[in-house]
Amino acid sequence: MSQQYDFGMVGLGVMGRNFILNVADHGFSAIGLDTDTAKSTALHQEGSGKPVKGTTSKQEFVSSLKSPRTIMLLVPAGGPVDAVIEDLLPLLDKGDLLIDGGNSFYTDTNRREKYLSEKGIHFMGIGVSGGSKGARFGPSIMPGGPKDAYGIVQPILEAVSAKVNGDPCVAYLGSGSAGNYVKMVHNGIEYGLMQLISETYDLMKRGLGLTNEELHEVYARWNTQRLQSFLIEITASIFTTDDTLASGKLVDAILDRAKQKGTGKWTSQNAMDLGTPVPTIDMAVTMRELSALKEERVQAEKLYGTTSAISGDKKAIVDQIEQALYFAYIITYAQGLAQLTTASEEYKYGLELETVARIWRGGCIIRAGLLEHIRQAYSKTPDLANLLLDETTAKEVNAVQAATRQVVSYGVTSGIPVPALAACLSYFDAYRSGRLPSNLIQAQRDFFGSHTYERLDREGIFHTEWE
Ligand SMILES: NC(=O)C1=CN([C@@H]2O[C@H](COP(=O)(O)OP(=O)(O)OC[C@H]3O[C@@H](n4cnc5c(N)ncnc54)[C@H](OP(=O)(O)O)[C@@H]3O)[C@@H](O)[C@H]2O)C=CC1
Ligand SMILES: O=C(CO)[C@H](O)[C@H](O)COP(=O)(O)O
Repeated sequence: MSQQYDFGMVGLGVMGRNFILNVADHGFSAIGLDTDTAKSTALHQEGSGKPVKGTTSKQEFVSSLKSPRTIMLLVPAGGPVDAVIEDLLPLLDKGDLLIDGGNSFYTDTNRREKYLSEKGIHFMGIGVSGGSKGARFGPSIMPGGPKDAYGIVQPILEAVSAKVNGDPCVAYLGSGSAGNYVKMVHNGIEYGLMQLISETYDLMKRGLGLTNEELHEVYARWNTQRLQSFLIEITASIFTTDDTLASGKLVDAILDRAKQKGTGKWTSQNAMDLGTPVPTIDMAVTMRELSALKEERVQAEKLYGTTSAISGDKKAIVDQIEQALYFAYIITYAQGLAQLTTASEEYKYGLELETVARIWRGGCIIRAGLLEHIRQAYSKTPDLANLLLDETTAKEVNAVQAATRQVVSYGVTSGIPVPALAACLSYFDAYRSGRLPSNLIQAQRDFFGSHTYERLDREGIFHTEWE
């Protein structure tokens, strides 16, 4: 069989099918492999007229790729990635490149890279974001792994990625599992922003009684201003979508139980391991868990009653909510980026946060106008410990913090849960407190367990017999 294809894709589901068509659109010939005949045939039909082919034969797939082979996997994370690797391995040659484009856990990527490099096969973990449309027409791509291997696939990734002012939303991020790690934190931020938007929805729907049409107008307007972002854009659209199975808007018929596949939880768990606080992401994960307790929540509502309306000038309150959401967006990115800073040191990724912000400006789920300001902050100060220490950011935050306090108090007094907004505010208040009450915690620890403490006025480790 002649070696004719530039690129191979394993897994022709939501992401793989769209990504390979995107590759073919950019003039690279590509072959896709899936165990499901219907999917490989569908690719064949959908790709008609393009240099793309679908197959269920791994032998045909491998033997028709140009050497050294470039093969991307977009199969479910975990066992399926290992299964595909084991399946293909006997057919591969030294120097071939395998790329895992799924949401794989970063330690799995480290293990696979080591295993494959011992066999002479390059392996990269690459985060891909943008959902099905992004994969088809321009995702944000977060590559990590051996830098020389990146050179093999760089032209294809640059061609297929989203562009912002002509700048591709892809760049080599760092060694080992850097790509999958950055994608994991991207998803953690995604969870945080989604939870925050849902809290503003609750405040405006249950608190202010806004209709779906009014909610659409509010989010559509916000999307033309400083909150411009993909998640606000799709939120505006959601409120105009009719229910096709009953009357009314679809959003009102959807069960209020948010599912999750785990990347947000991994972000929180790893942040805890690294000792880097991401309370907004923690809270977003917690709220998905709480949403799952639907039956208990319905029972509890009967015992305790529910929310009361927020009274006041609706237009002014909506304006305050916009300010609070902008505040919370900044804080959420700040938390995720601070986690990346710590992780980069701990895992020796060598991340440049300006680059991360740059490639997140287009294509991905967390793309937002704000990311250009964030990029500029890290361009000015590459080793910025936290976005909140940037002076331009400080001016923005100071301008909206009073409204944020007001909005959190609306939630508290009306009984509308705003845990992520409150977490943003508390994180901010704690981060800007030169002195926290943690001295008391140290005293208590020393009191009951002789755990010792340090002093403000002199060096050393101290212990007191408190009683
Ligand atoms: N959906 C999204 O918006 C995004 C998903 N991702 C990540 O991308 C990865 C893929 O996701 P997605 O496309 O949504 O998943 P899908 O389930 O839609 O597609 C996965 C495909 O892989 C196929 N597959 C599984 N095992 C094998 C195998 N051994 N050989 C060949 N094909 C195989 C599946 O076939 P079959 O169904 O027959 O088993 C299926 O067609 C995941 O890691 C996901 O987390 C990343 C960004 C966004
Ligand atoms: O990676 C993605 C986008 O970038 C996925 O869409 C995301 O993983 C969805 O996650 P969950 O199902 O946990 O909400």
